[in-house]
Amino acid sequence: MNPEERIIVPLDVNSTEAAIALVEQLPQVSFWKVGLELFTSVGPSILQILKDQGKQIFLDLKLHDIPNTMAGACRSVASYQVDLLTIHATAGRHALQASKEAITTANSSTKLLAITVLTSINSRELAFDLKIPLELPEYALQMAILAKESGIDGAVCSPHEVSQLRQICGDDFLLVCPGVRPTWAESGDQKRVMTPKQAIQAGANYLVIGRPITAAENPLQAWSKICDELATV
Ligand SMILES: O=c1ccn([C@@H]2O[C@H](COP(=O)(O)O)[C@@H](O)[C@H]2O)c(=O)[nH]1
Repeated sequence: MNPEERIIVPLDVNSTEAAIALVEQLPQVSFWKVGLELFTSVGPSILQILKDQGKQIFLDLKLHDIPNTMAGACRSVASYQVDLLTIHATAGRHALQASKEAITTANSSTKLLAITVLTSINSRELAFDLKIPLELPEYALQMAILAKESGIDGAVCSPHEVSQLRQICGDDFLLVCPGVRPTWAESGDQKRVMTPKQAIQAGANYLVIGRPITAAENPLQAWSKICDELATV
């Protein structure tokens, strides 16, 4: 895989027009993420638009509900034929298994990724606000193991945890990292960040990089700069 194919760019905008404008500004980007903002604004029509342009799609809906509801949502998403779909590992083993079964029964090639710990959460928040008694890296690992045992294809984690998850979950387990920031970019609300090069070296299959590219004065230049960095890995 070429280094640039490892970059997934989120379309964190609230209209089809704004999404298309970004796609047109970055013609070399082959993998786009549709998340909650865009999907709740314009619905599934954006997926067909991206598919018609031959783009790969990461549908980041972060589903989190009881098993029956998760299975129903996964059956609906199966018809969109997206490449990746997120669900929360904390929905629990039965919900993860029901989601996988729904995708498999629908003969869909969509791969499921489990969110381990959001990259906007730090150790302090995990312990004091969310009352999780494990250290953050251990908790992220346990969520990934639960996902793997439940038949899920991979996990979303921060670059901080990716090397341990790769080691324990193996090479076939997809690891996708948001929380990626080149040295020249602001972290914003991301708390557990590393550079693109560090994240790939640590074992990520894909990087989700948004604002450093999409909020840059020149998004194409920012994307190219990140590709140059990845070419040195
Ligand atoms: O733990 C997670 C899971 C998903 N995301 C999503 O990734 C992008 C990151 O965008 P940036 O602009 O690079 O911060 C965004 O769409 C999130 O919804 C995440 O950041 N962390």
